[in-house]
Amino acid sequence: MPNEPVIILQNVTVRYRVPRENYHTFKEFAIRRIQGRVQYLDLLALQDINLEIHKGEVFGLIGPNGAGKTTLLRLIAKVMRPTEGRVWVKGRIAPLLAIGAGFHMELTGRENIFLNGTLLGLTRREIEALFNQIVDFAELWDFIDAPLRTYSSGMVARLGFAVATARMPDVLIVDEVLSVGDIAFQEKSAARIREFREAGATILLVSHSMAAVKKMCSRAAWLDGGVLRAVGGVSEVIEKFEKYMGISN
Ligand SMILES: Nc1ncnc2c1ncn2[C@@H]1O[C@H](COP(=O)(O)OP(=O)(O)OP(=O)(O)O)[C@@H](O)[C@H]1O
Repeated sequence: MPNEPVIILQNVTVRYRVPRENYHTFKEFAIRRIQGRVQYLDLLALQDINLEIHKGEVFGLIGPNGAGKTTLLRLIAKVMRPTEGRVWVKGRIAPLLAIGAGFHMELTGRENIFLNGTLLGLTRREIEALFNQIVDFAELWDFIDAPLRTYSSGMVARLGFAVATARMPDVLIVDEVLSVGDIAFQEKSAARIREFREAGATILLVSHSMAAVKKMCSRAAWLDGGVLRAVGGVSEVIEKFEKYMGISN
């Protein structure tokens, strides 16, 4: 079915409650809390968002720091729930959120593959079957029995990408991961994303690189201060964003 929706956000609002004052210790905060003297500030990270993403799309999410992009991805990855509204996602999701999330720095690469694979919903047997191709893809055979704290951030990113994409998900969420590895790895991961796309997966890409978004995405959304400013064809959305930001090419 063309344009079959796989992600639907309906009137989604996320409100974070942040203490108005800065407490130096948890004890100080707890005492104030018991006394009922903590004052909160409501921060609207997302405001009444309506968005539909279709099967097979590579969809880009753009916007300045603090725009609400990560919050939107967290909702779609089901890591958190909206304060108001509904989020509906069809199929298996592989989130590549914040490099290294779900990894344990004291454990080896090998142990982390099993830990991360389990978090992604794979069984031990499935991970064993995929193990060699994960390490091949990450190109980390020399380090696989070393603790992760000895890896560079690019190596951790490579391992994260290789585990999360070892089996094709229905929805792949990619948060800036492509800009972390070196050029060769960026090209390799972009090729894997293209393979998934050709096989019908839906990909959600967050990036500050307009070149990457233009190259990979068909449609995009521009978020700013928790508000959806534009949704549509990638060139048109980037043009509006750059014009607004005063960026000329
Ligand atoms: N756990 C939290 N508690 C309180 N406020 C938060 C929390 N997470 C995010 N925020 C706030 O919500 C707003 C949106 O943040 P978010 O991380 O979604 O932005 P972003 O577009 O991903 O930014 P960046 O490009 O810097 O990664 C920001 O103002 C941020 O300070």
